[in-house]
Amino acid sequence: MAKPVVAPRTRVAVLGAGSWGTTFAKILADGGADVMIWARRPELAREIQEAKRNSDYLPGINLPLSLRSTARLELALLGAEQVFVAVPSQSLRATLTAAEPYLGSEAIVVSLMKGVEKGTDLRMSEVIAQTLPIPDERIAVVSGPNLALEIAKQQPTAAVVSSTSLETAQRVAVLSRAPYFRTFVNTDVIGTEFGGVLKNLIAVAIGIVDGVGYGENTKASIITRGLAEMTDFAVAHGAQVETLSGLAGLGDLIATCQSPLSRNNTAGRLLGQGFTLTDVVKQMNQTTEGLASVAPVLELAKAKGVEMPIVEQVRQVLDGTLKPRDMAPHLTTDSDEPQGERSLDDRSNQGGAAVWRSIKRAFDQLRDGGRGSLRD
Ligand SMILES: NC(=O)C1=CN([C@@H]2O[C@H](COP(=O)(O)OP(=O)(O)OC[C@H]3O[C@@H](n4cnc5c(N)ncnc54)[C@H](OP(=O)(O)O)[C@@H]3O)[C@@H](O)[C@H]2O)C=CC1
Ligand SMILES: O=C(CO)COP(=O)(O)O
Repeated sequence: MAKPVVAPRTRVAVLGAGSWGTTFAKILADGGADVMIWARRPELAREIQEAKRNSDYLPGINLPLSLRSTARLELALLGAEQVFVAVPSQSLRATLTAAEPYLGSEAIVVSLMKGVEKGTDLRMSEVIAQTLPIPDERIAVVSGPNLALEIAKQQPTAAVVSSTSLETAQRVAVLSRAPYFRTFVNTDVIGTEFGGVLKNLIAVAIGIVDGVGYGENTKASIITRGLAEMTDFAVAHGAQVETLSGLAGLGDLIATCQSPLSRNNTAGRLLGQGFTLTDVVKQMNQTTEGLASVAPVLELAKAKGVEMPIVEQVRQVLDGTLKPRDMAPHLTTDSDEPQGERSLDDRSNQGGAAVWRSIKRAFDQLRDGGRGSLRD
């Protein structure tokens, strides 16, 4: 009798064996992919390969038996159809430059990162496009309310996979699924990436007021005004407004602002308790993207004439020019006139107009028969 044909598992690589890279490798392996994770330190690669543990970043978590690890980039990338990258944003360019010679000619490259490159102000997908000889259609990003340790414990959550090519987003989304991890797709790469970058900055602000001892009113005001700030910024850069109210915007904002697991939130809390930025950086032994993103985000905001009073206050606290207890959601304004809260009637502001356009588009889509179920 002929043996049943077993479909070969898709080979994928994950570059970066910190908390998110390792957790994402687990998602991919639990979803059935053949995963090789690259750790830059051979001793960590050995621990993952042999003990199926990553005690530095995910203590107490058992990794899938099928997950393999190496400290050699060429082995990690050999035959990989999809390459997921989870290193600190400021080291992406160097990591990709080292990886390029071993990258398959048809490979899809996926950013799992939530930062902006200092100096160039580029998003991670833009750094990928600039560094590697691959078309935009083979670049994707993943973002959402995804605190690594919760997911490593298999607590259910969801994320968005975004690419300018819907087909690429779907290919990545299908592979990046596990019983506890649901993926949706969209083609709004700008909104999906900026959602992840900007919520980090609002989470630092929340941490600061938490550290000062302010309560829930202050935090709710900052979260709400922060979402308006995020939306204005992202829309001014070409994002779709609905992306910011989806998993990669509001969803991630809620998770990061509420959780003590968030490094950005934790760094803010230390600042609010009176530690200097230098002390905080010394204490944080994991990647805290928000601290590096403040300057590039404010530069990008200025270029588009977008006001970001909360992010500006975060910058001042980091610089030591604003006392944490003076950080507030009142949004300093030169005018003594009370400002209108953004609303659909306030068409003069970009967020309001964008919300209005989005609602109209939603009605148009309903009339046209709705959207695909995979869409965020
Ligand atoms: N943790 C989370 O919950 C989530 C994180 N993210 C994003 O994922 C990205 C990575 O974060 P995360 O995994 O948490 O960070 P971690 O600090 O946990 O891990 C960073 C990883 O990158 C490696 N690394 C550090 N510096 C360099 C360098 N210069 N060159 C190459 N590799 C380097 C580290 O290696 P070594 O151990 O040798 O130092 C480690 O493997 C960030 O952009 C973050 O915003 C997104 C969603 C969730
Ligand atoms: O992006 C995250 C959750 O979605 C992780 O947030 P932190 O980087 O603040 O830990």
